Amino acid sequence: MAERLSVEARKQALKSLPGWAEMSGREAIGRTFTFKDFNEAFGFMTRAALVAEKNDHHPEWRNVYKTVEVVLATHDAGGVTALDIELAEAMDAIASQIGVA
Ligand SMILES: C[C@H](O)[C@H](O)[C@H]1CNC2=NC(N)=NC(=O)C2=N1
Repeated sequence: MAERLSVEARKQALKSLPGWAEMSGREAIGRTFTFKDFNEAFGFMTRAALVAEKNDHHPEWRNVYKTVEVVLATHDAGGVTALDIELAEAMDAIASQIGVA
């Protein structure tokens, strides 16, 4: 089972995840992606969903038109683990391939 990251380890990981930040009020990280339109936003979600399924690690997300709000935490561990960092990195790679506004 993935281990919760320490505060320091979380801060260190976020240094290489520009756009992501600690959520206030809970141990989780979040980022809002804004795309050109709904089509690209949903394409992002489709591709990210495949990574989530492959890793058996799933995002908490909300899509409104061209924006996708993402919150990542490992529910089984009650906080942020390496699995969240890996999914954030994968999401950033997908978003940069699609192009973000
Ligand atoms: C049974 C299944 O493997 C677990 O529920 C997985 C599924 N996806 C998950 N996703 C996230 N974000 N946290 C989890 O603890 C988690 N657990």
